[in-house]
Amino acid sequence: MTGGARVAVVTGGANGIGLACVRRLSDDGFTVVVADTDAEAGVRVTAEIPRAEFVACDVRVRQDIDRVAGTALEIGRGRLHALVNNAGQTARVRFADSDETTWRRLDVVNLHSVFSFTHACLAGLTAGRGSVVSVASVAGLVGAEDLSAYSSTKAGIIALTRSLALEHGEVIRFDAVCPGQIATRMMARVQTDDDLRTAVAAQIPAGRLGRPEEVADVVAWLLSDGAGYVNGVAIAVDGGESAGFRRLKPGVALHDHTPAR
Ligand SMILES: NC(=O)c1ccc[n+]([C@@H]2O[C@H](COP(=O)([O-])OP(=O)(O)OC[C@H]3O[C@@H](n4cnc5c(N)ncnc54)[C@H](O)[C@@H]3O)[C@@H](O)[C@H]2O)c1
Ligand SMILES: O=S(=O)(O)c1ccc(CO)cc1
Repeated sequence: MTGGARVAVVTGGANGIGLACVRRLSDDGFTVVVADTDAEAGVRVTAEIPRAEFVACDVRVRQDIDRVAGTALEIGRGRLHALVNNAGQTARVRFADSDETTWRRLDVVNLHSVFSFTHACLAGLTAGRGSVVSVASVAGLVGAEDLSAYSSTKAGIIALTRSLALEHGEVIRFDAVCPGQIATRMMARVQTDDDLRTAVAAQIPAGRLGRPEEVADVVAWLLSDGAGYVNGVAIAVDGGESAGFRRLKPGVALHDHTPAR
């Protein structure tokens, strides 16, 4: 890159995984435009993190998105170097009990926003030869019980990421990260209920929930020149949870072992 600030946009950057990405990208020298509905947390981000600028934005609203893209392009003088599509919401409900409102909310916040933000930033990303990382989920790689609407949006993000990598691969890289169970407020119940946390941890080879910073590390790497030949991938950041079946209990195999004769 020659001259000028390296500029990144992080959606949902006021809390959780997005906030960890903002901190990490600031450490890496980016000027970071933080787009979030949470103005209280956004003001703290601007005050505490060097080169971070908060712009109030609901990712469902195109005018808000255009304002964020405009701010970033002004800072980068027409060039944008990184976009992290991270804003997301969840809904835990049986498919039979789910309704239109829930499906539309998750579709618009989680998936349609990736289209809108990427579309609004495309010219700047082209000029800056930038990269995009979208935050999907392991629930988009496999299914997830009681999370059918959520997991569908995350699978959509992965498919969109791969399609864009094919269309723009000479200039812009598009990748996704697929976090497993990360200790943020989205996982508040798992963090406060000891029995639940123990049961969840037993499903994860790492034996614990992940930290937001562990996702941010992978996002920062994907945005870096070190990942310059990586494009169209969806990387699980899940302590091994999606690698396969686990034993039900320590020392108890899934199947009886019958030695071959
Ligand atoms: N925590 C996990 O275990 C986990 C696992 C897999 C994927 N994810 C994904 O990671 C991303 C971040 O989740 P998190 O765990 O940090 O959650 P979080 O609730 O801590 O943070 C989400 C942020 O997004 C913002 N946001 C929500 N709706 C918005 C909207 N309409 N417009 C603008 N901002 C909005 C919130 O204000 C918040 O700052 C989400 O896409 C989520 O689906 C999380
Ligand atoms: O809605 S939640 O049950 O809290 C939930 C579970 C898993 C994930 C992984 O993306 C997100 C939300």
